[in-house]
Amino acid sequence: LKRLSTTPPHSPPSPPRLPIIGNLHQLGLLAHHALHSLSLKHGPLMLLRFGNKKPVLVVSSAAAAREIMKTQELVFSNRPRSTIVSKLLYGSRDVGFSPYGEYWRQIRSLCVVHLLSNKRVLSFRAVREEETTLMIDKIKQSYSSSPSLAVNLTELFKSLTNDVVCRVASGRKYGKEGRFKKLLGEFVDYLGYFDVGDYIPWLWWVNKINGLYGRVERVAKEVDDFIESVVEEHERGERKGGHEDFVDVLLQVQRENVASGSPIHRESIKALILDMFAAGTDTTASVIEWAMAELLGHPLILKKLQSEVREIAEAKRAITEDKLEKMPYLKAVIKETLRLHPPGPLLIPRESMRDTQVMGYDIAARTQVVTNAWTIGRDPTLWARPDEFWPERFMDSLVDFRGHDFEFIPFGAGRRGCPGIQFAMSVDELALANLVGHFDFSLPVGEELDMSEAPGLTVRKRTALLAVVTPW
Ligand code: HEM
Repeated sequence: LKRLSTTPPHSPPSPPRLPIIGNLHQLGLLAHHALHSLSLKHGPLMLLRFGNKKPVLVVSSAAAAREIMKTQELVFSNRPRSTIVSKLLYGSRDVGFSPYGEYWRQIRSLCVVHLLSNKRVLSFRAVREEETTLMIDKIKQSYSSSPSLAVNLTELFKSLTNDVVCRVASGRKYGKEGRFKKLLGEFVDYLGYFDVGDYIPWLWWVNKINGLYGRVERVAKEVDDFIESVVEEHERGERKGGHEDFVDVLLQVQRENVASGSPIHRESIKALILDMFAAGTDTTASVIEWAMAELLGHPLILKKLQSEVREIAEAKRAITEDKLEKMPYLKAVIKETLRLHPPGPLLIPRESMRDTQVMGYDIAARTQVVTNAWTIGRDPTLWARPDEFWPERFMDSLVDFRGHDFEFIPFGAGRRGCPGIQFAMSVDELALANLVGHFDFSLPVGEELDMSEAPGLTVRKRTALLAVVTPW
């Protein structure tokens, strides 16, 4: 990684030279901080070049993000090709990584209409409420057996979102077997890998020689065996009772499509299910984790949220989803968490489909675009007290994360924006309301709150969030 410059077209070539940023792998990890520092120096549009080959446009302002995701939405609706993703997701047959075109249009529509519509998300209300109640019961049990023992909230949030997505997608939980959870973790980690060969083509051999591709192929095979067995179980009708899950829905659509002469490939079904696991678990858990961490660091905000929730909750009983609409401060707390801690700070990369100009700069076809939503969410020209956790900013504001306000884009925007907003928010709001409604929280004695981030595709806390929890 050599050089980065913001060179207006036709200006004399005097790009500032930058220090080499560690090894290449790091760029795929905590890169939002490195890119943030660079953007402070070089401005909201920067062009990175890897070995003078693949250009990467880094976008760090709301105005530039609007240009990419709205004004020139069509030009920038492609995703860059990734060898690792291709190995993991059946040649990128999923929604998130498939190239823009007719196939993506069909699979996205399948996802939006059949899996993630508001109606479908509502149909899983009982799953969310049951799993949230289980989490609350686990905390209560821990308190009964050892009141002063700190509870590992991070683990609980991971299990909650994993179990909800497992039940919604495939009808049952796979948590107990452990192996699937671990495998899914490896799978998601590899999705976030920076693959040098994708950027510097003559280095294509590096990851073959160092064994990375071999390891990725092994995980891909194991994940496929697992998902295949889930689909077969559904086909044999062995699943008992319960709600219609994503696999049921997709197999039903497949039967209808076979009848109408346009079958869906089996690998597309498996890729789509894997997308739901990969996109839906860590991201959703990350929001609850950061929200609770911020609340522990801001006791007055926690108190205010508890007052709102407890006033609406009926006599310490489980808070059900119908109550959430009456909790504007809860929603403001979640928005503020997403502003400061977007789970995917660099979103998912886009790629330009033809030569174009962005804010006066020439951008070549096949330029990769990385949008730093983390920097945009903290832009002092757009946000008062930008680094402060201050949910009140959203109380009388119409600013929302649905892709219309470019200063706040944790879910991206436009035709490639996240279709899972409703899904994620219904899990997060219910979990947070129940947590703060049922318990008081404090940090373990002598512990300081560690707000540092761990590297990864989804940014989680570096250390587990521990708290001493007392029932209300
Ligand atoms: C807080 C939780 C979540 C966050 C912050 C998040 C964020 C994102 C972002 C930034 C993108 C890329 C958007 C763009 O390129 O403009 C995306 C895409 C996507 N998300 Fe989410 N997501 C979350 C939860 C979910 C959930 C729960 C699901 C499904 C169950 C989901 C499914 C997807 C899919 C399928 C795409 C790819 C869309 C496409 O390329 O057409 N996400 N998400």
